[in-house]
Amino acid sequence: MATDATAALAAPKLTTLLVVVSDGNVLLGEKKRGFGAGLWNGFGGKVDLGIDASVEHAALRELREECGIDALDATRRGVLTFHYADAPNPMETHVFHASAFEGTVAESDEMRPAWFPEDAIPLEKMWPDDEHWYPAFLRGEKFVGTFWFDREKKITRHELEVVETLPARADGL
Ligand SMILES: Nc1nc2c([nH]c(=O)n2[C@H]2C[C@H](O)[C@@H](COP(=O)(O)OP(=O)(O)OP(=O)(O)O)O2)c(=O)[nH]1
Repeated sequence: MATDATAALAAPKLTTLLVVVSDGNVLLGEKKRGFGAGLWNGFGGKVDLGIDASVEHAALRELREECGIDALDATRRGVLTFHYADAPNPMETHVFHASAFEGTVAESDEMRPAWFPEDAIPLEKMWPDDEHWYPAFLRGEKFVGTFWFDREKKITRHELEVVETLPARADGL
């Protein structure tokens, strides 16, 4: 059985989240299945070290797979660590911003996309941490945060810091 000490050492699961903001509107998708089904979110998923040369590569791949477009100016803007009461490993999510893209936004098996005005994103139907970091994200800031969730996926504690420079990953991803 994992103790607190071994859980703290467990390697985080690497994931991405890419949010396109264009002309004052935010592109989100309603997740149709799996983890976070029913919630609106940016596009992303697990980094696949077999095919992704970098976290950014994974972010662009997931965006293309989930809503059919290619981001042209993706920049990493945040690193969020999520601790779930019922998961042994934390999740490390790299948040990207893009404003320019090629292609036509299309629904996929995983996501139903829609545009929302920046001041009217559906926070009540999004992950509960999102209300904490979206304001910094939309202001153009960089941020690092950690969120702890109970079994009902409610936040029990959080830390969020706006930073000048995001921490580099030791493995260069
Ligand atoms: N905004 C936000 N996004 C989150 C939170 N937690 C969380 O996993 N996500 C994002 C990160 C990823 O983009 C996505 C989870 O990845 P996923 O399970 O869909 O990964 P995947 O697409 O590779 O999954 P699959 O093909 O194996 O079903 O949800 C959160 O608290 N807030």
